Amino acid sequence: MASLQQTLLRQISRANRRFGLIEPGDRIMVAISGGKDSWAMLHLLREYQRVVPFAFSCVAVNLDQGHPGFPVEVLRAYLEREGHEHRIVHVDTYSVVKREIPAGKAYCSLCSRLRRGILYDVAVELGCSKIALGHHRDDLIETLLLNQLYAGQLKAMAPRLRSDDGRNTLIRPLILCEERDLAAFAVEQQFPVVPCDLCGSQDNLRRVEVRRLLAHLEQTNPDVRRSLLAAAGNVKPSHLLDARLQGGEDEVEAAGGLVAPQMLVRA
Ligand SMILES: Nc1ncnc2c1ncn2[C@@H]1O[C@H](COP(=O)(O)OP(=O)(O)OP(=O)(O)O)[C@@H](O)[C@H]1O
Repeated sequence: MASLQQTLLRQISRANRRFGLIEPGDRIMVAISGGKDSWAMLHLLREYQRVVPFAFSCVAVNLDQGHPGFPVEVLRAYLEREGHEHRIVHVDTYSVVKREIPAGKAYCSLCSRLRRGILYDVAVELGCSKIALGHHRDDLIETLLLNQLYAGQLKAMAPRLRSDDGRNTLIRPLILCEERDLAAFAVEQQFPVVPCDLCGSQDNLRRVEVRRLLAHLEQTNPDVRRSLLAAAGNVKPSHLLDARLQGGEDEVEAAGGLVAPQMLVRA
């Protein structure tokens, strides 16, 4: 039986063949949160370097956002011990988020927006051609459902994307990997996993609800996640209601007047 590492590497390889994520000569900034997925990504990309017939390099970057108790020395010690080229950047976005977000509301959206801007700058500074993020298959599936159920959009997560400011290319090498495999791999490899609740913010409640819905559906059909992943790669534009695909223009008109609450607020 294939080892977990072989399974995960095969999925990275398939994603790479399908979406052209990693190319000869790339210098990739591997964004490390300290969570299980980005540790796995860093480890697997190094293994991947050994098996592909071309050269690319990686530099691990962690942004220490100033969350109280963030064990930055644990990350540093692991990166040094494993001999990964790395950079740890300190910017206290935590104080900004605490100041701007009312008590009781989730910090995640502003926190990640601020983080993204800083990481884009660091990638340019380090001369990196790409930024690798540790999102996986289950992040994609949940996002696909969240966007449909709450944002009136048929949209998931791109495996490869030019950043909004045009300076960076984001890649998601784990996009075909299952979260449970990554979790098991993190335990197997004893990565120094840091929890993501240091800021005291709660998990996005809608995401929790979508996970619950998926778990419920899986009780009667264990293949629902696989089907949703397949759906994201099997689009039939002629059977949707987006008039822009037939030459129309307006976003609301495109949706045939079927507009989610958030879209109405924005309109
Ligand atoms: N502080 C950070 N510094 C660098 N990269 C980060 C940081 N936080 C998140 N990222 C990147 O963004 C990706 C998605 O972030 P998110 O917060 O959803 O992940 P997570 O669940 O906390 O951690 P992980 O995905 O590593 O398990 C991470 O996989 C990582 O690549």
